[in-house]
Amino acid sequence: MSNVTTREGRPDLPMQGVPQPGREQVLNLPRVHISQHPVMVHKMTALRNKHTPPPQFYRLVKEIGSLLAYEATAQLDLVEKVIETPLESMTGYKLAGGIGITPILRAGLGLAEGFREVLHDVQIWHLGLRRDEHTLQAMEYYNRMPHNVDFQICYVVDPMLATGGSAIDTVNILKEKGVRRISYACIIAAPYGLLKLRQAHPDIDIYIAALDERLNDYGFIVPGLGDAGDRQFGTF
Ligand SMILES: O=P(O)(O)OC[C@H]1O[C@H](OP(=O)(O)OP(=O)(O)O)[C@H](O)[C@@H]1O
Ligand SMILES: O=c1cc[nH]c(=O)[nH]1
Ligand SMILES: [Mg+2]
Repeated sequence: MSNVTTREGRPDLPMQGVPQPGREQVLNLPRVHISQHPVMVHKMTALRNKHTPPPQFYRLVKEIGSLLAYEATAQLDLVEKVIETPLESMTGYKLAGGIGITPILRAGLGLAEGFREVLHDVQIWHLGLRRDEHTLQAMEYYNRMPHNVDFQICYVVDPMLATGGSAIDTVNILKEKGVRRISYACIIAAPYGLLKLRQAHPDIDIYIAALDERLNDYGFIVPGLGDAGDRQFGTF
């Protein structure tokens, strides 16, 4: 982070002087769900701790992904299913099909695994976006969206909502492709990126494990957890 420099060797501070909303200004935005679950709060502290090594960090991202999935799937459609219990037959319910998950590579991979452990029958639509650390603009480098996106819902998952650029671009890509219903889930959001995403896409639900204070001058979330991709995959 502190070694981010321009080619001329000067520090590059893309968020320096940029006005940012405070937490209180985004706490009550419509269709924004911030987890209050004590198990989530507990796991978040372990995740943020700089002494948590990559294997444990990845496992925590997956577990937090499963907890987020549980909260984000409360409105999913069900269809009837007749089954036999050991005593008699009954009509139960199963999840209606057509669930897509779009992890924003790379850091979204662990979250997608957590979602998959809860939902099982899903398609994974990988999308690679990388944030240029000097300009903070997201650049697309990989796209495995299928031809048929006539699905019930697609969940976009990415641990960090910082300036909001990666999330906004991803939702734009899914909408241009024709995806009808989109939800977004992240682990940590900065108020700045959350407000941008809410304004750009007022029609999506947003699920967050923790809302942090602000972005620092480099565009990193504070207190945050550092670089979610590097910490999952050990590439420091
Ligand atoms: O809200 P934004 O300002 O767009 O920043 C958030 C993005 O930055 C991180 O990815 P990164 O570019 O570091 O790629 P990585 O997953 O390969 O590490 C993160 O996982 C988000 O995708
Ligand atoms: O704090 C941040 C911001 C963007 N991406 C990360 O991985 N961490
Ligand atoms: Mg990264």
